Amino acid sequence: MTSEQGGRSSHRNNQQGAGQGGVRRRDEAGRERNRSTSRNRTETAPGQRTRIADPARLVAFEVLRAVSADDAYANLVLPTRIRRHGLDRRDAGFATELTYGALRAQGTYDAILAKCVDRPLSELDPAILDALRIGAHQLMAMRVPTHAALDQTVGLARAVIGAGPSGLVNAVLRKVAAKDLPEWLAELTDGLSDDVKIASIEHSHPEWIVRALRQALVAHGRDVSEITALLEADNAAPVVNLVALPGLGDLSEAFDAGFTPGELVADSALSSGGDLSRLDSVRDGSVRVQDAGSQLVARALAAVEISSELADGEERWLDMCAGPGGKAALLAALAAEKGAWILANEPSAHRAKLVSQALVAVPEDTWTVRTGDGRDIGAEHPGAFDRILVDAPCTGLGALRRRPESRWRRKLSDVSELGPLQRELLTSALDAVKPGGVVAYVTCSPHVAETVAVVEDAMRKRTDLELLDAGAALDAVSLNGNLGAGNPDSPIPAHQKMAQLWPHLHSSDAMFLALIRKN
Ligand SMILES: C[S@@+](CC[C@H](N)C(=O)[O-])C[C@H]1O[C@@H](n2cnc3c(N)ncnc32)[C@H](O)[C@@H]1O
Repeated sequence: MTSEQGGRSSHRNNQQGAGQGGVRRRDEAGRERNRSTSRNRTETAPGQRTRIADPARLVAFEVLRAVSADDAYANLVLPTRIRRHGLDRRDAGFATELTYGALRAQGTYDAILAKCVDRPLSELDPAILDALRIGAHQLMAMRVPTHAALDQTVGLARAVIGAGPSGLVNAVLRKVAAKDLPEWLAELTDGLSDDVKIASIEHSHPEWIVRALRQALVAHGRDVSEITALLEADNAAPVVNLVALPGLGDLSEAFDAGFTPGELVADSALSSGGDLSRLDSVRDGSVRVQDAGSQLVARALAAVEISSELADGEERWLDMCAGPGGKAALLAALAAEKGAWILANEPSAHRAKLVSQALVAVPEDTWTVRTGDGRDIGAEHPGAFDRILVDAPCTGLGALRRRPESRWRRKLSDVSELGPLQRELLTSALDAVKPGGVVAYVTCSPHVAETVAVVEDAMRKRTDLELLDAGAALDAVSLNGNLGAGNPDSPIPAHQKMAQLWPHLHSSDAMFLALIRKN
C-alpha cells in the first residue's frame, strides 16, 4: 500500500473509529481518552477488529520505516509525514511522542521483544519489527490503554503489512503486555553484574556509548554515578532553545507566544514546542533555534581575550566547519557588533548554501561564505585570523536527545575514523590563527577520543600554544557565572583548562570546549 492510500484510509478511520473502539479521541496532551491505569483485557482478539490504520500511528510507522530502511533522519521526515496525513495538533503530538519514544527506547524494546519472539529479531521482516516497536512503546511508556495499543497496532500492521503478519504482531504484543516496564527490566537484568550492560538495557543506549559517557564523566572530574542522570537526560524530549542574534533580534514576539527567558545564556528563550514558523522574527532569521550549549561556546570564543597587540585592528574571524550555520550566525552577529569580519567555511556545497541562509539577517559586509576544505586554510592563509572556531565533525554523542535514531546508527569505529580529520582541522586552524589569537576546538560529543585526546595531541606537537581556561570563559558569558563546566581540580593540568557541558546538568547538548592561544 502506498502512503497516499494509507493516508486516505486513515482519514476514514479517523471519522469512524470513535464508534468502533471508543479510543479515537485524544486529550490536550495527545493521549487517548478512556485510558485506564489497570490493564484492560478485551474479549475480541484485536486482530479481528480494527482493519485500518490510525493516522498518528501510521505516521510513526512510516517514520520508523524511513529511518531503518532509508537511513532517514526522524526529525526531518516526521514533519513532512504529519503534514501529508493532515494530523491535527493532538494527533501530531501523539505521533511525535510515539516516533521519538520508540526510536530512543529501541534497545530496551528489542530486548523485551526478543523474549517474546521465537526467532532472532534479525530474522523478522523489518516492517514487522518496526510495528512491534511502536506497539511496545505504547504498552510500556505511553498512557494508552492496553486494548487500544493492541487493537490499533494490530490494525496498523493488518492495513500496511498484511493479515498474516498482523497475527504475529498480535501474538507478540500480547506477550509484551503481560508485564509492565519495571517487571520486564527486572527480568532482563536479573543475574547481570556488569553496570554497563545493566545501564544499556535500562536506559536504551548501546553499551559502547554507555562506556564512553562514563569515561567522559570521569575525565571531566564528575562522579561515574552521574551516568544514570545523563542517560535519562538523553531520553527526555529536549526543549526548544531560541537565540536572538545580538544587535539584530528581539525575543518579545517569542515571549508573547509562550517562550520563557533562557536561564543559561543572554538573549535566549525556551519552550517545550510550538509552531516556530509563525514567528516573524524566526522567519526573518534574526531569532534562531539554537541549543544553549552552542550559544555558550560561540559567545565564549567571541569574548575571550586575545593578545593586546591584535586588539586594535579590525578582527578577522574564521568558522572553519560552518555548515549548517548555527554558530556562524551567532558569531557573525557578535562580529558585527565588534566591527569584526568572519569567513564561514564549509566543504559541502549544499551545507554552504544553508550557511548563507543562516546568515541572512546579518549585514552582508560582515561575512563571507567559502566552500572548501578547512584543512587547506592553514596553508593558504597562515597567521591570518584573530579568532577561529573549529566545530569539528564528530559522532554527535552529545546531542542524542535531539537525534533519537543516531545512537543506533553510530558505531564505535566512527570515533577512530573521525580522529585524523579532527586532528588535521585543528592543526590547520593553529596554522591559520595569528600569534596572539585564539582557536576554539568544539565538538557536540563528550567522547574523550574526540575531545581531550585531540587537543592534547595538538599541544604536544607545538611549543607555541597555551590552553586558556575554557570553564572560566564559559562562566564569563553565562547568566549565572558558575556553570561548573570546567575541571579545575583535575590531577592532569591540561584537563583543568578544558570544559564540558552536560545535558543532565545544563539542559544543553554535551558541548566540549578547549580554547588554545598561539603565542
Ligand atoms: C559539527 S558540524 C558544524 C556545525 C556548525 N558549526 C553549526 O553550528 O551549525 C561539522 C561540519 O564540518 C563539516 N566538515 C566536514 N569535513 C570538513 C572539512 N574537511 N573541512 C571543514 N569542514 C568540514 C561538515 O560538513 C559539517 O557541516
